Amino acid sequence: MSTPEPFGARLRHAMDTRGPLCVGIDPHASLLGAWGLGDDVQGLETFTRTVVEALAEQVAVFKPQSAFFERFGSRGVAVLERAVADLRAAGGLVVMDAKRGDIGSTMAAYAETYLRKDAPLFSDALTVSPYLGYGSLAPAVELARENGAGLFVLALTSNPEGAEVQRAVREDGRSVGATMLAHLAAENASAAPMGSCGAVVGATLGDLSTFDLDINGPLLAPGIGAQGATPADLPRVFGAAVRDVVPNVSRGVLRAGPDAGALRGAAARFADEVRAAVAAA
Ligand SMILES: O=c1ccn([C@@H]2O[C@H](COP(=O)(O)O)[C@@H](O)[C@H]2O)c(=O)[nH]1
Repeated sequence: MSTPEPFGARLRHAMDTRGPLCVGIDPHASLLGAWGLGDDVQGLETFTRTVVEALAEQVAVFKPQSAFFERFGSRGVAVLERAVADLRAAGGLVVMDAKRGDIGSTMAAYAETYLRKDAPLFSDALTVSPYLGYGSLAPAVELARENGAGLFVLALTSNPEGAEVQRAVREDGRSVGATMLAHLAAENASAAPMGSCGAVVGATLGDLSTFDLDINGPLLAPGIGAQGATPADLPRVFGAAVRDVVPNVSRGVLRAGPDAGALRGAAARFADEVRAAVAAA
């Protein structure tokens, strides 16, 4: 059996060839309404198919937000399964935003759900929460590695409430968020062109120069668009690590729909702005 190409290498290639953007697929009820769709499974299906058909061949990375599919039960999850398969078939990388985290034995089942090669929801990467202890993520780290998939571990999230946990200072003087970044740097040591264990670090957080963001892995950066950050903020927030940033925009792109050309235009404009900001850094 051949060894699968690691997620970190596939991600670097996708961003080099398709551009530096992750588009989030977040079918909010308000967006379904704005697109003239019902807040029901049919509306969810049409919304998702429109985004996939418009962007699957243009954008490097997609981040479906599982919650917006799960709220419709098994029929919503079926829409998600189909979207994942279609996006991947068109060459897009899928980061499943499900933020899973539990004790190790249960984490192993979450890992099976998203990171086992033949699972219906197999994704190129999964967002995970380390707040039951970084070590509890071990089954996911292991299965991701085995199948050429990646993880994005919540380190410094884009929401203001995250600080009370992530900036809390441990007995060794290091913050919890910095500790997660250090775990990821160890995980990715010696990987080339970069490791497959990424961090979620919000683009909304201002200057992060007190954190060591050099984890030799990708930094998934939500917060651009609806949450107020802009591509121009990226160099100030991420410093030298800006080249490893995967900026996510969800509502900022999706609000341009349902017209496919307008969706493509919005994604292309964000990608151009990110490129310009990174080049100037
Ligand atoms: O720290 C985090 C982690 C995840 N998210 C998710 O990203 C998108 C952001 O959507 P926008 O519409 O671009 O604001 C959404 O799915 C969040 O759950 C985040 O925002 N911050």
